[in-house]
Amino acid sequence: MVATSMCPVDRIIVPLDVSTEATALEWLDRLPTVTFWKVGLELFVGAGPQILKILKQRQKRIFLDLKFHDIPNTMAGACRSAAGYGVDLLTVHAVAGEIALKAAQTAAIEGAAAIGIQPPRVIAITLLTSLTARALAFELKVPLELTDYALQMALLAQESGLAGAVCSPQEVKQLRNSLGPEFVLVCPGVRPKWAETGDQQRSLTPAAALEAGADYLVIGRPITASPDPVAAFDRICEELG
Ligand SMILES: O=C(O)c1cc(=O)[nH]c(=O)n1[C@@H]1O[C@H](COP(=O)(O)O)[C@@H](O)[C@H]1O
Repeated sequence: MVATSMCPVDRIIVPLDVSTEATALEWLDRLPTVTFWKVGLELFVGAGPQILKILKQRQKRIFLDLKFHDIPNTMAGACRSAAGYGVDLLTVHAVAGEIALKAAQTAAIEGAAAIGIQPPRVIAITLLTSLTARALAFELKVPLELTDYALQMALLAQESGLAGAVCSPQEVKQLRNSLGPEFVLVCPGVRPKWAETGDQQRSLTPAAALEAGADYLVIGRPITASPDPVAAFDRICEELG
């Protein structure tokens, strides 16, 4: 778990959920106090890896959220390549299974070592925050309680040597209690009381998510869809004290 003395600003990760480099740069300029940015599939596919170089030049921390889910050999190759970008966090899906997760972790370390940089912390998606208990049971046909399922996926990640997991704020307390203080827990699906929930199904407020044991919060549309994104970001930081 990150030090609780860490400035709340540094615990908020803002996703650059846009498709062009130019729009991403506008966000970097509009929100200069954000220290940790997420590059996900939309921007990476739309603009390519150049955006990662720009973020590094601006001394921002990077969460590269490509959610790899494939056979072990392919996961390893993708993680080896991604580790070369010098990002801080990198996502894979826990459901890829133990062999693939171990291969991903090993390859990330090797990829970074080959060019003499720090490896990313590889973290596993447990259950997407857009899914409900009903979807887990009736669409994915998983016969476990949702929190138990998220915990099992996080335990699989931990046993496979990964640094952490992504979970909804509603599961984070139980995961923190079971996985210990060192395991990194990142929570998307966080919503201040004054923001729209959108497609997020298992939300808590930013303060409640940190209180429950999250290390980092991924907060997008409450900031980026606000009429005044700077004020929205500042308000969230203030609410976190
Ligand atoms: O890996 C993620 O970051 C992620 C995992 C998850 O389970 N749910 C989830 O919403 N995310 C990401 O977190 C961000 C949430 O954005 P907002 O819903 O706009 O706050 C998006 O970029 C999602 O891709």
